[in-house]
Amino acid sequence: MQPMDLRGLNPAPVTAFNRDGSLDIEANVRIAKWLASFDEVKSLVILGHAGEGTFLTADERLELIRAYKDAVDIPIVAGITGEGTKVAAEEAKRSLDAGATGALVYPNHGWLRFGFQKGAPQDRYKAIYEEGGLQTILFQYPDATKANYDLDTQIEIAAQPGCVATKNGVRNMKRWYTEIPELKKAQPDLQILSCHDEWLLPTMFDVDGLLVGYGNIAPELLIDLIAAGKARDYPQARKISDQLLPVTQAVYHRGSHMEGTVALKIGLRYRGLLDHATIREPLKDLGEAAEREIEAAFDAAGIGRVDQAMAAE
Ligand SMILES: N[C@@H](CC=O)C(=O)O
Repeated sequence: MQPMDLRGLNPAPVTAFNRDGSLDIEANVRIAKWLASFDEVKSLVILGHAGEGTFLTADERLELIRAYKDAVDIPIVAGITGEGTKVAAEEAKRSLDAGATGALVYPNHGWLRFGFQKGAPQDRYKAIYEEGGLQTILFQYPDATKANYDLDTQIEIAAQPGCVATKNGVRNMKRWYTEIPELKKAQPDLQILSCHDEWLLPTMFDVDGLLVGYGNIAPELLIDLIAAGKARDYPQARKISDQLLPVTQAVYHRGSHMEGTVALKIGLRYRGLLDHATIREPLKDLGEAAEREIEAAFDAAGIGRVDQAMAAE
């Protein structure tokens, strides 16, 4: 297995729909090609939260993977969300056959409420790799949820064949500052990716890259932010973070992270990548005032329209 190189920006693209709610393959391909046109973009992580992955039918998910695979030359990572371990492994196998290389492995939904039995997460990752054939990304949910993995569980998953990276969204800096070094010590090759979209700055000095929905709307500045973090250049990282702040606030400091997905589409419309910001239920429109506020934030951050020629390619 040649492990995916995710050391850079790994955007989690939104899924574009037609106004009638059906999949808009042309618009999805446009976003995919634009993002993949940056050398520092290492993979595209589709069918995640930002991609409304669980709002798509099984057939639509595969159609989207195929479209991405045809459109770009970088690895496609699919969000794998099936509840049971066998179901998830089969979902992974179908995704592999459609063209995916990696799996962003979501926890079983029941664990969010009840917590998990010891060993169950390890077996889920094992099945997705061994039976499903996808390289896996260890998805660390926020500390506030019961689907959050203790350090031993993370280390054991990371040690399993096929696990190449962790997308860490723990949102507890006490844990981040102790667990990231321990993970690196135990598995030096494990690629560390932050997904703290709402406040990336404190995590930027410990990571190999980002795996973020934010990557949809501001890849240029996030690429610079990753570079500044790797150079341990705090003043530069802070400057970029400050420039992004109006957008961070308008998109991610909202009532709920779910609203962030809607806001991403409004941002992509502002940048000329989408004609409209159609979403699927259970997402809800944010309303005119919020849309203007989001657009004004892009303006304030100096993030403008993407060159039309590139967008149309
Ligand atoms: N950035 C969010 C949402 C993405 O999946 C996270 O922390 O998981």
